[in-house]
Amino acid sequence: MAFETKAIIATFGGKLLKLSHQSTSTGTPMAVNLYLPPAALPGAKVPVLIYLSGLTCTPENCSEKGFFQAHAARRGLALVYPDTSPRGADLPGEADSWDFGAGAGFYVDATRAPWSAHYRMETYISSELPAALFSAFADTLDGERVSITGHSMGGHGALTLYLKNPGKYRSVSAFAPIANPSRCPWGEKAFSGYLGAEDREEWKKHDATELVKGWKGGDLKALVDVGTGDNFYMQGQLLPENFEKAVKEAGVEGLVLRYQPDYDHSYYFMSSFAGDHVDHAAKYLFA
Ligand SMILES: N[C@@H](CCC(=O)N[C@@H](CS)C(=O)NCC(=O)O)C(=O)O
Repeated sequence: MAFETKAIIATFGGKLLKLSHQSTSTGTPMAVNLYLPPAALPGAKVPVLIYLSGLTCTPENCSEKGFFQAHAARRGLALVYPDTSPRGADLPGEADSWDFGAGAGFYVDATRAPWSAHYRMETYISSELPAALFSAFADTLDGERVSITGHSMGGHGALTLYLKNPGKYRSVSAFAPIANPSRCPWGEKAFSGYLGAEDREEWKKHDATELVKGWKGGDLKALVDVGTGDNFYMQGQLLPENFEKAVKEAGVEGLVLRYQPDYDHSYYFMSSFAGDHVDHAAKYLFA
């Protein structure tokens, strides 16, 4: 499906394109921002880093204050900033809470009505959106070289999509990810609503800490940062220790998990380490 270009903004020598398209996965229009670095000249394909945002976000939050564009321009890679849920599906209760429904799609395909009709963010992010972008920007984006990153709910999305699809992404990274959603209040609420409260075995298929136990993709190529001053970390919403323990027990190599002293959950944290995460992706995208 074709993209409508809502705006083109010059930034760090490249262009940020604010796009919209009709999604067959969600049955709604979807907004997405695409950053093309200065290296994206006609005929010169650049690799792609997908950034999945956290709860309440739209494509704008990270575009405006994540500082990823500065580093993507330096390294010559494109950035894709998708939305965090369908918008305008008009389901009952969709906008009632900030951690479920609109702005909180959790990057899963809902199996429970009414959400299952529209909340199909896993299919949208892992299949439909990249296919649409690589078709519309065939001369510019290299669909063979893709990495994924994300923040909080988007960190959960990045880790789980990476673990579910060995080989689809060259590397993964995450900022303050919800690393064991089956065992934290945010995840329990979202999975109960989208997947059903009774079948917790089903939840494990969408939980990075559970998925990594069955990982057969070799070296993990994963960078994770968590701030020690992050309220949501302190409240037990993120549980990176559980993920690290599962990685170790599974005998999986290649996780770099860093605790950054005093950093909180905000974009002050992401913007501080955006360069490290772009460099991490670039290491594998240009290998
Ligand atoms: N309810 C608060 C907390 C939610 C929150 O911290 N969301 C994170 C992602 S989990 C975020 O990126 N918020 C938007 C921002 O900081 O720009 C809010 O609406 O901001």
